[in-house]
Amino acid sequence: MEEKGVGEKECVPLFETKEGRLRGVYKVFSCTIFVAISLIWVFRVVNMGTVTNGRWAWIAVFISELGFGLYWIITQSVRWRILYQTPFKHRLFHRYGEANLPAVDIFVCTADPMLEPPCMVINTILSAMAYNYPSNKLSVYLSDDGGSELTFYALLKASIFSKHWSPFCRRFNVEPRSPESYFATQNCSNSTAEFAQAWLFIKKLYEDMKSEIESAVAMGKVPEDARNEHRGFSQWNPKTTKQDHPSIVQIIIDGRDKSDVDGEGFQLPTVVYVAREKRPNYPHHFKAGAINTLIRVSSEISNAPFILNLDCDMYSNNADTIREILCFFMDEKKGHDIAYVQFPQNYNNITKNDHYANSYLVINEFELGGISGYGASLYCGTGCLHRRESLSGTYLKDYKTECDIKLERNDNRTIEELNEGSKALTTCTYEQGTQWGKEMGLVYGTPVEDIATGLVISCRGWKSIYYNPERKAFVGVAPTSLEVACVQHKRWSEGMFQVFFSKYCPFIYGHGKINFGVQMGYCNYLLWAPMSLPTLCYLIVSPICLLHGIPLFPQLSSPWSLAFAYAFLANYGYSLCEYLSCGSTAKGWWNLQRMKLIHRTTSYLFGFLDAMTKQLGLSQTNFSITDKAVTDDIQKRYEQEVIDFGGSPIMLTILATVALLNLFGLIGGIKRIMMDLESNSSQLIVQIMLCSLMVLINLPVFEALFIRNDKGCISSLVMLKSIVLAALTLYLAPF
Ligand SMILES: O=c1ccn([C@@H]2O[C@H](COP(=O)(O)OP(=O)(O)O[C@H]3O[C@H](CO)[C@@H](O)[C@H](O)[C@H]3O)[C@@H](O)[C@H]2O)c(=O)[nH]1
Ligand SMILES: [Mn+2]
Repeated sequence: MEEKGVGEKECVPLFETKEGRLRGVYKVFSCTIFVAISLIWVFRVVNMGTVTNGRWAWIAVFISELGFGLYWIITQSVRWRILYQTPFKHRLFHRYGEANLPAVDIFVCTADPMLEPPCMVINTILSAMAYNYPSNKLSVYLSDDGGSELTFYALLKASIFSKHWSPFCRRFNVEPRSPESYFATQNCSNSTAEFAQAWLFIKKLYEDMKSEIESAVAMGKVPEDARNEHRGFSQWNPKTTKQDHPSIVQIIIDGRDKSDVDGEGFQLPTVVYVAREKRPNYPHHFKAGAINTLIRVSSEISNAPFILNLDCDMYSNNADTIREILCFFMDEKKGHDIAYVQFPQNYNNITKNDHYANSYLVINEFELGGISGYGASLYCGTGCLHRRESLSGTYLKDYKTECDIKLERNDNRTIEELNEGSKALTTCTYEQGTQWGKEMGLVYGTPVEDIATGLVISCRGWKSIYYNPERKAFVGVAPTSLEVACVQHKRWSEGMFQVFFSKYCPFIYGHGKINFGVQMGYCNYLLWAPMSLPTLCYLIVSPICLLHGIPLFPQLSSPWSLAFAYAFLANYGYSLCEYLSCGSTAKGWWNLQRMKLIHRTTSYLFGFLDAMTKQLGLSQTNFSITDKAVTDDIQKRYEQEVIDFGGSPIMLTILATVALLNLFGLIGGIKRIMMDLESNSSQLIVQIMLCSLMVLINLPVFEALFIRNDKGCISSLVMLKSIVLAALTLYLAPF
């Protein structure tokens, strides 16, 4: 794969793009499903007039089916042309050599030392510092929205540890380079004495550092001696709180400083701690605000032409990733118009059957690659490398490649001067009256800043790439309880629906600027929230009608039932195959269907309602941070794949009520059929099947209601409320 000839050098591409197979077959297949869906709509309209009993239920179900069908159409574009990328990192190295590679700034964001333990944050930082890339070209910036001296303390400790860690990684070429996950997965048995000795030494260093940091976090304060040792702590005073403090910018390692070297005399990457100013009366725009601040601070300090963006839990799992990504940008033919390269989000704590459906297998393996079939990729907030220029509002047509590589760091000023110069860029008032958050940097106004920003960049003419390598590039922490998962999905669904309603609606904002397939691809996600309504409607109306003996579906002997059966079986059958082809289990797929239902009936419903109140100006955007710290009790249930039903009682009540409705409806329906109360009871078979499926998929809910009595079960108060609610709904329904 490596080439040496000079003539060859210029024409051999640095990456290759392949198309997914069998897409033609899929197109035909999806057309057949479309026919079935249309027939269902026709059935509803044609029979509308003949329905006497339960006309409203019929209309409600029809509207839901319209919703499902239209949404299904929107989800199709991402399956029509899927692209797979292969970068050739050796070619990059041969072509450019170490000296001519561009500099890269790495941004890591954290926001709360309790929800995001400092030890986790520094593991991400350490893995970023140890990239297999010339370290004088790397700068790592930590944005601490928690404004916490504990995080600062941890970063100081990590900067000292990195002097041993980086050389260890380089010398023995170890992976992954986050010490925590390295020591958790690799040991030193069966290796040379030299390695074993180094391993034991570095492990001890790491454990010592970790326990120092953890005990500081447990006490909630930095040890006195550490505080006296480093001047940096003087920036905190007893009045400093997360919401109210001045700017703090501190260069902890200055990459220019020849005395800041690792244990083997190599220069270390620059490391900078940034806590932007926070004042109660100034909006800080959450993560988008944090990243925009880092864009400015880094332009003052290192000004690298490329920016890698990581959440604090997303450590690097492959030391060669930067080299791989640069293959896309540095390719002479196709690289100049790429704005960013996005990696999938992967997690290292997924259980075998993924009971919270955290792994997004199908999205990662098919859908995101499918959007890139139209030349664009979603920006997912983490695991993404941007061209700096594309983040500053530049349109592709105005962009000159030369300015990129020329971006040089400001080398003359002292650390103090740089610190002070940067501070001025991180004040609350700096952005007032500027284009930051609108034309420049990440877009404000939504908790899914990433999605909106990616869309805006694509609409400025830039291309973007989705790259899903075999070896996971970034790995983070997935939610380990239902509550955390639901909080996260609520934020996503609400934020994305807000984008749909804002001026950034892909169909309007993107019209004429990006391919229609991309617009549909975006809406696949932006419409998560409203999809809660048809789902709820179906789940509520069908059992009520069953109980009252009102048929909603054609008789099994009627040809119309074929349309329903085909749409259902083809859709779910395909979805199962897609899921299995990603290498997971059938039970995992079943769990995914359950989580989809749970999200649609709770998280997305609340997301929808909150997006609406925001639209009406009744409330403001919020960002609830995903809790990444886990207690032992929760961790134990998580590992056993037992769902932890903690969380908001309203949410649990809805969840339990919907499950019970279907159970009661099913019992009532079966009774009806057995007693053959009506001549039409055979028309109820489809509803019986639907309710049975719902009861089956909700088995864990019933278990948590009636059988379990651990901390993660559903409380008896919620149980009572939902029984009463379900019974009332069933008997008082106006059908
Ligand atoms: O005011 C804030 C809030 C959050 N963060 C950081 O943003 C990151 C993402 O937050 P997290 O709570 O982990 O949210 P997730 O739902 O896991 O994040 C996904 O979804 C977000 C959009 O909702 C994207 O910003 C993230 O990149 C993406 O990983 C974390 O590193 C936080 O520290 C801040 O810096 N400031
Ligand atoms: Mn996260």
